[in-house]
Amino acid sequence: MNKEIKIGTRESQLALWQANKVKGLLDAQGYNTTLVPIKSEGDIDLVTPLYEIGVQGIFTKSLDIALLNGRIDIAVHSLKDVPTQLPKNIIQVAVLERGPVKDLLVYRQDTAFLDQPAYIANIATSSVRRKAQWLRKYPKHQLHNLRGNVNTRLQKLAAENWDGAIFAAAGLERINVRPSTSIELDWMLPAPAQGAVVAVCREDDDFCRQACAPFNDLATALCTRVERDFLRTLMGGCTTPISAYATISNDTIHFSGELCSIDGQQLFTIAEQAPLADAGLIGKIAAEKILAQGGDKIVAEIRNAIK
Ligand SMILES: NCc1[nH]cc(CCC(=O)O)c1CC(=O)O
Repeated sequence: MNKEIKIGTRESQLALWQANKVKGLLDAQGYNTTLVPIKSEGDIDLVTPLYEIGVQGIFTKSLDIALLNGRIDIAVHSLKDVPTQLPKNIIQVAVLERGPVKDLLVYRQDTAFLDQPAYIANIATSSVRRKAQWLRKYPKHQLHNLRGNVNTRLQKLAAENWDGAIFAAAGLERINVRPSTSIELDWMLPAPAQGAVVAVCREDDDFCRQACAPFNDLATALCTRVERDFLRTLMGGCTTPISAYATISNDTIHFSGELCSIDGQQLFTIAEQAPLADAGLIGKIAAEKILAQGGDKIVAEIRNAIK
């Protein structure tokens, strides 16, 4: 038990919270752990929207490299930031029990503008998914880019004259910075795997695989796998207007998925359910149905737009 496990993490407050959560779970089993904060390229350029940077896995790349060259033994990520295809020799070892899943609108004054069709609100988000979903519901609104970690985004929102900005509830609530001026966007289907934290390690590292196995939450692992199968089958990217959410009740998996054009004009939705025993395929099946119904044309448009 004395061998040290080095846990790599990005340096943002949210990333540190998530890595400390994994550290606590390992420490509780008697393992000897240390946190190793590592700069991520996704955190260095805070201006360019991610879809323009065009690199897959910009938040995970530096940690992948540190893992493969042995500087760290485990990397902790928000699962929604992890490309659907992991690098060779890196495997997912544990998904923690899911936290809050939904997106929130943090607003400046109040939300009355949401009910005033003629008002052209200014809303900030750099996520292509959130932009597309927002424009679908509020086609007249003006969208603005807002990059950075949760804390810097909140600061920018306070400094600008926007009506609101969109955040993942998980990001704000975990580090206790959710403002009272916020509402849950119950109509907005979240990103695949939103609200889930994952630990990855080297495939041949039996010590870490054994250490992490006890805190792999089977329900979260299954639901996020289905959501990511849907994403992978449609697109394979991480900055796309694709939403997916799966839940389990009464031994049944319930899946909802969406593919939206970037301008919000076209939307494909799908809902599937299956007995848990057959859950393995439903993300892929749902995606194939959307592609067959004409979603393939939107996928081609998106690929061109974000290249
Ligand atoms: N894209 C950045 C990112 N990656 C994970 C989270 C929050 C945690 C989560 O959604 O699981 C956030 C912030 C956000 O989307 O507002």
